[in-house]
Amino acid sequence: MKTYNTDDTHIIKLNENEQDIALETKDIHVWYGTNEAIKGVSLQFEKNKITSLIGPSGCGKSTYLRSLNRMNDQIDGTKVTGDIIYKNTDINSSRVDVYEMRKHIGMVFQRPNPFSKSIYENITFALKRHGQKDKKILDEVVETSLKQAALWDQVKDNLHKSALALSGGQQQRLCIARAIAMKPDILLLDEPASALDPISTSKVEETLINLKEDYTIVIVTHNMQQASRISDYTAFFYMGKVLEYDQTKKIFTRPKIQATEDYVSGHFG
Ligand SMILES: Nc1ncnc2c1ncn2[C@@H]1O[C@H](COP(=O)(O)OP(=O)(O)OP(=O)(O)O)[C@@H](O)[C@H]1O
Repeated sequence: MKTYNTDDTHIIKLNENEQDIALETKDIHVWYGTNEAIKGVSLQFEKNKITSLIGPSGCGKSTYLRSLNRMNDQIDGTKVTGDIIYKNTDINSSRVDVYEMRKHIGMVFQRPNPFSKSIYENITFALKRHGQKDKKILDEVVETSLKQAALWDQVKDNLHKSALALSGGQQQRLCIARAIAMKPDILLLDEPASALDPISTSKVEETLINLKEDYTIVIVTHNMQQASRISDYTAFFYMGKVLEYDQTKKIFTRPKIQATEDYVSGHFG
């Protein structure tokens, strides 16, 4: 297979105005034991925008995404270096309260993973663990989160039924509702629609487009149409590096790097 020069990069700096940047990584490296999976990634994520992370299998997209809210901490033998700046704080520092930080930077995984509990309890679980006991507030959060995830109309009469009785697409939107119940600033999604049928996929996509009014979204996707439909910015990963980062329409119509062009036009990956 053809290989590409990973020193050849085109990475835009988004904005001089720091107010518009929700999250920034500076020279992130991730090792699994001796395997360096991420080799110095520096990116900025703009507030209230959707950024897609694309690239061939094994290039490090999920590893990088997981580093953004310290999910790699849970994997033995993993080391992450570099800065992850959120609200002027390096959240990659050992001094950061990771549990608290994840209230602000939430994650939705590839396979819908609702708890084996009711719809209502799925959404209120984390809030209760953080000490919220007021039923009126909990009820309000359930309604708002389900509305934002475009699920309220379908489940409002069955809130105390098991979440596991929902369809796959509904379960994934419940997982999005569960993540936004904590009112994070940033939502990280790792291929949230890859296990879903096309109708559920388009509902999840619509949900994400609506959510960007309130949230900054970073999404890993293998689906090129999805990246071009929903995202404002796209980062092309290759062998642990970002080779190109630009507005999505430029990545898909006028990429500057040959590897990006070959990947988005389906020549490899
Ligand atoms: N938990 C882990 N332990 C050890 N190595 C891992 C782990 N997760 C990923 N890796 C390795 O890190 C590298 C990047 O994997 P990663 O899953 O981040 O890539 P990806 O681009 O998300 O791939 P895919 O598109 O197939 O999901 C690969 O070499 C992979 O084998």
